Amino acid sequence: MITVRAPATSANLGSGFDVFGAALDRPADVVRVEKAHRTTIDVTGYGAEFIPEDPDRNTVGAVAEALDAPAHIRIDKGIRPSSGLGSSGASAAAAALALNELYDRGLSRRDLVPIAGKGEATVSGDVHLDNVAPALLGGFTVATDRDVTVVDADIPLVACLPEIAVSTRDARDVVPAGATMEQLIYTVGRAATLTTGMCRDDPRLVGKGMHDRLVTPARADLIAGYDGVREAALSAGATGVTVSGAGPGVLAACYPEDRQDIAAAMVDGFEDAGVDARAYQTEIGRGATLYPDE
Ligand SMILES: Nc1ncnc2c1ncn2[C@@H]1O[C@H](COP(=O)(O)OP(=O)(O)OP(=O)(O)O)[C@@H](O)[C@H]1O
Ligand SMILES: N[C@@H](CCO)C(=O)O
Repeated sequence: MITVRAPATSANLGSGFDVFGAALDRPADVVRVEKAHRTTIDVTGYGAEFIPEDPDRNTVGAVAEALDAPAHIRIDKGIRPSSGLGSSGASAAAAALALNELYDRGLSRRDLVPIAGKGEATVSGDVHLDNVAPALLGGFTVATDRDVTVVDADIPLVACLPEIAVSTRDARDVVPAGATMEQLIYTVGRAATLTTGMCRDDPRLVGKGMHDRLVTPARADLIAGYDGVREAALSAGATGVTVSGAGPGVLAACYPEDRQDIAAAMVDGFEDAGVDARAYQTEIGRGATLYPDE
């Protein structure tokens, strides 16, 4: 049996829609695989009741098919589905790494990124690699149509998850169809600032570069209490706040000494809007971990 732990991830980081992603130190999914004649899936853990076990509808099914690697796949969810924390992508990334090892396919982690992306496409409607790339490779990732660049950044983060669900498919429907030149210039400036901050391990630049006027405002409307939570996090010292992935998770960048206060302020902010929430005090972390022959 092969076991893989794949981390939660936060996609977009505001200014990098469908391109930027970051691996979070926690939470994570754990996937175990054993060879079988046909693929079967068992799901347990956080939000398991909302996840289909049919291989045609679970992200790991498409991965097993793409690798021609039928298996009994057990998924222990640590990442709630429809969270904006890369729940569906974490399972897909873990399955890709585990099945590659189980069947000795010899593919590199980079080779596995588009294969895990096929799993993501089954639930979100189209391929985007900004969750599966950091889940496999770790760090801060820039995924383009050509390749993936990785920066092993050291940035403290808070990911706050409210008890509401937003599906990626629905959140993609509210993304504006186009942008003005002024909006493009603004976005490029912020994205470049964020990337510079990641390369310098500078939470101030990262936070500044998270601001986005294009996709995030449309999605914020789907998250009850978002504006209050954002203000509360900034008042508690966050250097930047944005919607995590497609939401409803909210991500804050910060200095380590402010992380605890920011986590409490974000949970309180959701509570003020009548929404229960939990906060993960985390940081940019490593990619999926393989535990062979357990
Ligand atoms: N292995 C899986 N893990 C989690 N969700 C899955 C899985 N397989 C299928 N799904 C389905 O995918 C949907 C959740 O994926 P979605 O992309 O909406 O959320 P997310 O991965 O938490 O968010 P984001 O990609 O914005 O970070 C749910 O409908 C869920 O049932
Ligand atoms: N880039 C994707 C990530 C969510 O899976 C989106 O925001 O729709």
